[in-house]
Order: sequence, then C-alpha cells, then structure tokens
Amino acid sequence: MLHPDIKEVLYSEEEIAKVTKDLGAVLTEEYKDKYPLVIGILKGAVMFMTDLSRAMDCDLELDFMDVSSYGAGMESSGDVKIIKDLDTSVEGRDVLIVEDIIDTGRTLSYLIEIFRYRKAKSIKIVTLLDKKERRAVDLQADWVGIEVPNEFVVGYGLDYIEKHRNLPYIGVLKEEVYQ
Ligand SMILES: O=P(O)(O)OC[C@H]1O[C@H](OP(=O)(O)OP(=O)(O)O)[C@H](O)[C@@H]1O
Ligand code: HPA
Ligand SMILES: [Mg+2]
Repeated sequence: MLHPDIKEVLYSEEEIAKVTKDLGAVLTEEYKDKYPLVIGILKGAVMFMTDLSRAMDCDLELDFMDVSSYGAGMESSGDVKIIKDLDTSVEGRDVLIVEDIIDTGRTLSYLIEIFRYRKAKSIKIVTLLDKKERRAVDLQADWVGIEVPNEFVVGYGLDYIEKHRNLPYIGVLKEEVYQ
C-alpha cells in the first residue's frame, strides 16, 4: 500500500531493480580486472550499494564513508563534514563512488577533492538518481541510473528527516508533509 505521506510513486521497485541490474552489467565490464574499491556514501546510498554490488560480477572491495551537508533540512548547506571516514586507503586504487542522488553536487565535489589528495589511481561516480537542474557546482557522474525532475524524492535510501529510507520505491512527498 502507498505510504500516506507519498503523493506519487516515481520509480517502482521493479524499475529500480532493472536500472540497477543494467548498471551492474556495465560496471562488471569496466572493473573486471581492476579490483575496485567501491565506496558507498552513507546513509542514502546503502540500498543502492547493496543491490548494485551484487549485480557486479567481478572481484571488488566495499567500504563506506559518511559525510553530511544537509543537516535536518532539504537544502544542502555546502558545508560538508566527514562523520565517518574510510577504513581503507584509496592510494593507488580504482575508486568507484556509489551515490543515491546528486543534487547540488557539493557532496561529491568535496569527496573527489579528498580522494585526489589521497592519491587514488582513478575516481569514478555511479549514481542511481541525478537531479541535474539543481547543480550548483561543475560535477558529472560517470554513470547515471535515472534523471529525476526537480522534486524532493524519498525512498530506497533517500530520506526526509531520516524517515522513508525503507520504502522499496522512490516517490514524491506530499507538500503538507514539509510545509
Ligand atoms: O549533491 P548534494 O546537494 O551534495 O546532495 C546529495 C547528497 O545529499 C544526500 O545525503 P545527505 O547529506 O542528506 O545524507 P544521507 O545520505 O545520510 O541522507 C544524498 O544522499 C547525497 O549524498
Ligand atoms: O530529493 C532528495 N531527497 C532526499 N535527499 C536528498 N538529498 C538531495 N536531494 C534529495
Ligand atoms: Mg547521502
């Protein structure tokens, strides 16, 4: 049943699974002899990371990093903080950053700067969702699952004040929920 806070489902569980499987096949080819360090950005990317990595039929290493730029609101502050760093060194590694959504691009441009400074061999980005209209900095993903309209979306990892990450689909919140 549709959650009462959700106005509309944008992408169903089945559509997300198909996009993820297709991206997994492309990434399998790209990384089959590279033993990449696949880095999920907590918490939003958790669902996508677990499904995508299982769709990649090659050896890889998983790690997680938690950065925050949004606080509790709906607007990125641009002030990115590391909440949890990686356990692994990126030096000399082929790094694949996994994100649930790119919005302003600030989170990822900060991470790319850090991984460059730490001497990663290559740094690429895969994101399930790309909200291109909202970009505030020059940042492009290498692989995009779905381009999303400029609406606040939740589900499949994405939250509104920590809620709705567990919805199996991606939907748009009703205005009355955040107004
Ligand atoms: O392109 P940007 O404007 O930087 O926004 C995208 C980032 O914002 C969200 O994370 P958030 O910082 O809200 O934390 P969360 O993943 O724990 O929800 C999302 O998961 C991305 O990581
Ligand atoms: O549309 C969004 N939904 C949830 N979290 C987000 N972080 C950036 N954009 C979004
Ligand atoms: Mg995030």
